[in-house]
Amino acid sequence: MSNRTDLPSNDEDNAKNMTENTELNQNQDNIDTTNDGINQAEVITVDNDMAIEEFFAPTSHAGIADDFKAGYVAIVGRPNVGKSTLMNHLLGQKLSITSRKPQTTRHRIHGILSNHEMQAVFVDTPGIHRNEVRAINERMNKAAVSALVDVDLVLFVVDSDQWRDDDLLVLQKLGDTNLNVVLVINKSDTLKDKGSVLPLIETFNDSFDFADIVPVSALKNQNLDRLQEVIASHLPIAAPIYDTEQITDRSERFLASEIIREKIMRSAGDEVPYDLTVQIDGFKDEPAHTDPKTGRPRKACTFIDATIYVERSGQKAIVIGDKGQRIKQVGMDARKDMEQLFDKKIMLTLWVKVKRGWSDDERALTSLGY
Ligand SMILES: Nc1nc2c(ncn2[C@@H]2O[C@H](COP(=O)(O)OP(=O)(O)OP(=O)(O)O)[C@@H](O)[C@H]2O)c(=O)[nH]1
Repeated sequence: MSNRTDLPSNDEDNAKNMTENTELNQNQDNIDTTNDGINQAEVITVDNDMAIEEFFAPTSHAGIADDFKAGYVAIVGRPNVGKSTLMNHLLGQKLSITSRKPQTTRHRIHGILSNHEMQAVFVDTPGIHRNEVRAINERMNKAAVSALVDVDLVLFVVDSDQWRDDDLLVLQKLGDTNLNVVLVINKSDTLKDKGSVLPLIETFNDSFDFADIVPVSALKNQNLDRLQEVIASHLPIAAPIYDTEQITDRSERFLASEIIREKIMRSAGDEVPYDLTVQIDGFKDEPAHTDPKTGRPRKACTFIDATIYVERSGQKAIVIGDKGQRIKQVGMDARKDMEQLFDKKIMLTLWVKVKRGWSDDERALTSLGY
């Protein structure tokens, strides 16, 4: 396997760009010893016995308390109040992308939080936007509203320091429903004077009958335990909806694309528009094997090929960066996050392409999975 380090090409339509795979060969001397000394037939017999035992086990939810709570929780609020950060920190994992730019969340993401007393399945909604001019915004709005159907609880998130009329606009939409709504006052770490949050509580309480009010700092993990208790108290008694070990129903492909997008948004800051998308072209798991050429053992690895679509060649240059530095860093950072989240070795190849007007084009949006 050779290291590919193609430098950016100036030919937009044939734009294949940077790759980041500098670490693939580093650990290949490690020999996979998982089955050493174990007789293969023994392994198969033990596997069979376990499968038979499992089949005849009384229920799949053995050990779950009778008063276990489970339900769907929507996280809503205007852009940039910290909805994704809140879900990520509640889960202790990175599932939803965050950046300092508003409107970074484009998809609904199910994150699953399970503990001994409850399972909360989170629906992370994009902000509800006033401006529906572009097709993509319209779809985001639809996703935000549809996320509210059939949920058991809504977490209405506001920024403790920067609340304004837009927040009340979101609240109005909730007023049309019979949902239980908890007011989550986020970013409380930014308040110099904690008392300054009182007028906020008063204003919001006047406009809505909240089930509970919980100030938190999602970023600093403050008061999130209390929030978990409040969530549990408002969920119905029910068996877990998903396996309690699972943290998301989103595919690894989707998570991979979100991670790459986050790294670009973080690195390029205001220089790239939020309507940049990442398509996963290839996602292939290769099991541990012996290299036929060298005879050396190779660890299991997942090969991910992704294309970053931008609208203009100027944006492409920004994403690639000077001498390809930015895209290289994006690739390295994204790979590290993926290896941590998926718990396996990743080989990531990134391409940057210009696709003009894609965010206005319904067909293109559909083909990209919106
Ligand atoms: N100081 C502070 N910053 C926070 C906190 N929670 C989130 N942030 C920051 O606020 C910014 C926006 O957070 P996101 O989680 O992306 O916000 P969002 O509501 O999901 O945004 P959209 O995807 O645009 O709807 C990021 O820079 C976060 O780091 C917090 O508790 N304290």
